[in-house]
Amino acid sequence: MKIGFLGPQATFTDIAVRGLFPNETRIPLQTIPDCFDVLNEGKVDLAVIPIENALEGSVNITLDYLIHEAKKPIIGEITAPIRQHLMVHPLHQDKWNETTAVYSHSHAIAQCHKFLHTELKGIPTVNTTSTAAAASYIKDHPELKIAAIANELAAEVYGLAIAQSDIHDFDYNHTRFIVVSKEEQELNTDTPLFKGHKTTIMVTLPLDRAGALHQVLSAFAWRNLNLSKIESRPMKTGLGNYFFIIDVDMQKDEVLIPGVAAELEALGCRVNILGSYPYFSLGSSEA
Ligand SMILES: O=C(O)C(=O)C[C@]1(C(=O)O)C=C[C@@H](O)C=C1
Repeated sequence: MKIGFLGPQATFTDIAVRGLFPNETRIPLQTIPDCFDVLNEGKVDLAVIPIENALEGSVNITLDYLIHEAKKPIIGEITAPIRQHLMVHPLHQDKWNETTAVYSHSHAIAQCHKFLHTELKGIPTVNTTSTAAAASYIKDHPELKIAAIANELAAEVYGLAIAQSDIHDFDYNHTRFIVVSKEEQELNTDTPLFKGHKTTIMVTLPLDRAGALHQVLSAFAWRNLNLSKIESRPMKTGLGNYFFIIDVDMQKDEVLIPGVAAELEALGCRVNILGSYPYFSLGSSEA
């Protein structure tokens, strides 16, 4: 199986892919939209894409592509611990605090805000397409006194020296990645990484109905359905027009989920089930 992911080698997404699919062919891509594109074009079977970080919240580009551009099912989810380290070219190992710029993915920079504010105050940050892309850039520019925020595997792969470890602001730092598929298929759950099932539903509210969100939530509540997440995103059709993405803590069944969908449709909502899938955990991030 070919699996597209946000590359290059040694991103956190790569670590998530290696964790759940150790024997498959990994295809690194430059951006999240590229991952969706290759999936739509049938060049890969699956794509693994970051969707939410415990410190920074949702990866909006992923949500937007899921809703507006890609109509592919989510068939799995991987949660992985995230440990961020500051790394430099080995030539500058002892002079990391003379760094003139810190390169990384915007989410990684945000996860280390307190560290950057106290230890490298005023030093500019530069956004890269991924943490590993930053590490690769540092490797290619030994003449510059610059640093990257990335993971341990990236330090190893790109031959960098970790100057400061575990610089993320809070110990509990995890990211959720979704597995999106060219076609419906079931992932193997016969692994200790398997933790349970969930269903992701997109709901668009009718525009002119008072209390609509309350009614939507009631449809889940009286059926005793546990929601693990509710998130709103703009529909991009006008100010104030939003849709909701709701994660229900159960596998799609024959009764409860179809019952919710029918009730919401009767209220004038548009309902779209984005996937019903197993979720997996790669462990804990505590250092
Ligand atoms: O840049 C990476 O290494 C990624 O895999 C992307 C990403 C993200 O989009 O949030 C994934 C996990 C971390 O939260 C930081 C960056």
